[in-house]
Amino acid sequence: MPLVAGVDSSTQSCKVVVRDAETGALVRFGSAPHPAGTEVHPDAWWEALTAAITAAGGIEDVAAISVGGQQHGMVCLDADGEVVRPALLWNDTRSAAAAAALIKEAGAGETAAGDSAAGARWWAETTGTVPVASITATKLRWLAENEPEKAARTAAVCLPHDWLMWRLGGYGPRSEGFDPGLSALATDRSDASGTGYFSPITGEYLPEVLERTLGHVPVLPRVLGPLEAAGKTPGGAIIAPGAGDNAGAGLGVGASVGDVVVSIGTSGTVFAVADRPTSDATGLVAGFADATGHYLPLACTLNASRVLDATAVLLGVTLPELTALALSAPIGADGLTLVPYFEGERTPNLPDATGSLHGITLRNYTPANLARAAVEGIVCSLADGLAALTSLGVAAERVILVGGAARSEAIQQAIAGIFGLPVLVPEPGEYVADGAARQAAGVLLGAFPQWENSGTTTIDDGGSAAHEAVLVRYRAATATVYPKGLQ
Ligand SMILES: Nc1ncnc2c1ncn2[C@@H]1O[C@H](COP(=O)(O)OP(=O)(O)O)[C@@H](O)[C@H]1O
Ligand SMILES: O=C(CO)[C@@H](O)[C@H](O)COP(=O)(O)O
Repeated sequence: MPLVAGVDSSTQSCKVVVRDAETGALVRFGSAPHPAGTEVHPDAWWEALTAAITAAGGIEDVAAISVGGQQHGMVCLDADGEVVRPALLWNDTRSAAAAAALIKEAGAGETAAGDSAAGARWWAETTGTVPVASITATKLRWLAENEPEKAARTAAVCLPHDWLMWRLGGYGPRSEGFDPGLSALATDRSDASGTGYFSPITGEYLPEVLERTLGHVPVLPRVLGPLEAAGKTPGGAIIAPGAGDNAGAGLGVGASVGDVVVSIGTSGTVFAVADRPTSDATGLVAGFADATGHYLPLACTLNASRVLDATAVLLGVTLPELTALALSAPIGADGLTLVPYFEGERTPNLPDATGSLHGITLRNYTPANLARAAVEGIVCSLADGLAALTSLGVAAERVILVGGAARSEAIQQAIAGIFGLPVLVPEPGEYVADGAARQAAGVLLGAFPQWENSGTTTIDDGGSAAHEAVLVRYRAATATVYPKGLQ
């Protein structure tokens, strides 16, 4: 019974599962927290990974390991393998102006200064995605404009999962005695597709985008095939190609065409496995790749589980108590509507937005209604993401719900009601880490193993007029505050 390890290095924490490669049975688990903030030194991820591996009983007996990681984070290395500056994460919005400029410039030719609509089409057709502040290329432009000496020192650019795999392979900064071999950096198609300088259709990097953003073409990680090994750990375990965390979750739940996966963690994501690439010039849907050779059209919000965390703190309750409060309020929270743009928003692209509460009366202003409005606000923002996906012809027959907040029955019921689709809730678990473990087993055994997800419950209430009214009121509230609507 060979063992494999799967890692989820996500925004808030690092989780490690050790599973039986053939049966998928969970053998051990460990986790460790990440620091808060949208700018994090990669060393903090390495410390959390080593702590999580220790908590999971080590990897000495593991035959293969794979890392799934938060997407888009900009990790810059110099020629000695030193981290040039703390990584800017996917939820750091300082490069919003750079994103807008890059879109406009790509439309040069329409007008001398560039045209945003033509530019958006170029990005959507060339990279699959119209850049917003989350996308790595915009962070490189921000670096070149604001820290030019650090941009010039940057010899290689990689993503969180790429950097962790490199460290697992025994590489690292020369100053700490490691081999800084930058040519050993590797990634996979799913994570490369979120950089803005890679085409998921051709599978090639786009050096012209790097010239236009960073000002030069650095060393980039080799893009591995779905079951191609990146190398070995010093202990001899095979290192699988890894994946972006959403593609990892897709693997972990065994999503196939017709399934929509909703993940509610720091980010809220709605995505589907598709056999064709998408190209959405409105920018609502990112045309990413998945970890199996297919595509992963995805809408991602900046405001998801942390809105629940903040509301729980405000109300002085635990998360399970927040769920109980939300469930005690009627559908629609007696008319209270929360627009959850607490950290600005990515989908729609409103980086400077703030949250707002609508429809307050003396009668409805209660803790229970506020808890329910927080849940419904998060779910409605994801319903807009689903609508954007289906408008591109993506099939949506059922929803598979994962992420930390999938534990909340209030979230589960609101998704079922507002989406009007059957919702499958696998038993609480770490599905990104599980997907990574499944990929590690695939590399070890030569094919993805079929592992069963046990304990899935299904909620199928067919939606309701009351839930439809919640979405109508939510859309009216967002239109009041942001009259330009979805941008
Ligand atoms: N019982 C619960 N009810 C609602 N939310 C929960 C519950 N348990 C955990 N969470 C949420 O899970 C989130 C972390 O989810 P996770 O998917 O691990 O995040 P990330 O992948 O962004 O690091 C926390 O912000 C917390 O709000
Ligand atoms: O930016 C995206 C997807 O485009 C996010 O989904 C990140 O990949 C972070 O995910 P979590 O750590 O919040 O799950």
